[in-house]
Amino acid sequence: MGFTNVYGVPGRSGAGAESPRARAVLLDGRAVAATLREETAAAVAALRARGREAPALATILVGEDPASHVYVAAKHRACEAVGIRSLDHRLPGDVEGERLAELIGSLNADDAVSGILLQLPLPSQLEASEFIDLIDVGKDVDGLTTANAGQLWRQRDGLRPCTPAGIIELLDRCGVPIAGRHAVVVGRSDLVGRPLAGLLLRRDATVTICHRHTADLPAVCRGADILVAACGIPRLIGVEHVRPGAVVVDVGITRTDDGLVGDVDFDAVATVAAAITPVPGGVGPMTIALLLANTVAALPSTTDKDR
Ligand SMILES: NC(=O)C1=CN([C@@H]2O[C@H](COP(=O)(O)OP(=O)(O)OC[C@H]3O[C@@H](n4cnc5c(N)ncnc54)[C@H](OP(=O)(O)O)[C@@H]3O)[C@@H](O)[C@H]2O)C=CC1
Ligand SMILES: Nc1nc(=O)c2c([nH]1)NC[C@@H]1CN(c3ccc(C(=O)N[C@@H](CCC(=O)O)C(=O)O)cc3)C=[N+]21
Repeated sequence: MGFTNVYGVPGRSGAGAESPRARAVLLDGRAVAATLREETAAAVAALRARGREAPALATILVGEDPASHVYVAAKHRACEAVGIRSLDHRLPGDVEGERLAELIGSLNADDAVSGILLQLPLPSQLEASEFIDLIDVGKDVDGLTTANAGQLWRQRDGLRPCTPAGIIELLDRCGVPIAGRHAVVVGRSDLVGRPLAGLLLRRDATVTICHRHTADLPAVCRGADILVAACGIPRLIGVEHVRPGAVVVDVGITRTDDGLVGDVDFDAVATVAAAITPVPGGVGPMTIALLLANTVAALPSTTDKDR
């Protein structure tokens, strides 16, 4: 591939440790996310040194989904570590939409709240997009409102969804070139695939988006210089989907009895790819690091006078 990777060397961990035939460079999201969090911590400290309030992230968790509880707890810990205050709002799974709407409205109006994150999925009686679009566009640190999604596709500034933005940041910081490359994204959700395709396009990649109706998925994927798997099907992507020398990004996370499993068959694909993200330790930590960065970026005056 001809790029330099400052973080991973073949076989440092993951790739080489798990398979003697592995040749892919490991794209170490955990390490890159740690660097990014340090930068965010420094930005928060600089704000405080100028007498500003620390930014505050309000999370809203509806219902009892155990994975969502784990994620929200991780987000709060990450906030604390960089000096961002976090406010934990929880509502019962059978809550009326009106109450959720009221809560979002009160957080929109609260000047002490810089970012609002509505954890997904919502219980089935609540339509997620309806409530996401109640979030103030300037506080939409998940970048999921229709307005911010539109800004992305219109090539205007705005808050970007954390997972797609985290993937771009990871590629950039690992020295993977994007412009002119063929990027294939497997998955077209509003949370990951679609906005990621938009960001890759903005960076001058040639972008193909795949989904359930894609005919001959392996053949389409084999055209990729950069292949991103975000479909939620454990180990769907195997060697037959990967052109030797491609860069493979695994967004998928499925909880099984053997732990977390990605959408990529890591051991097999690492023998042909030039570089690959592990699960865990790849895209996941980048998502949280970008949430923190977005929360600082959402402070009105960071764009007005502090930057
Ligand atoms: N690491 C991280 O930070 C994050 C990880 N995730 C994980 O990423 C995965 C995807 O999440 P999300 O986008 O929310 O999932 P969704 O279920 O919303 O979307 C999945 C997408 O994959 C497509 N798809 C499903 N099966 C296939 C298939 N066999 N072939 C081709 N395309 C297929 C679907 O196509 P269609 O539209 O046709 O139905 C859909 O567009 C999940 O495992 C999730 O847990 C999610 C967010 C963050
Ligand atoms: N409004 C909203 N925004 C989201 O960004 C959002 C969401 N809802 N709902 C669920 C998905 C999923 N998601 C992850 C975040 C971090 C890790 C992460 O840190 N993963 C670690 C492992 C964590 C573990 O061990 O469980 C890793 O991959 O190394 C994973 C997944 C954000 N999501």
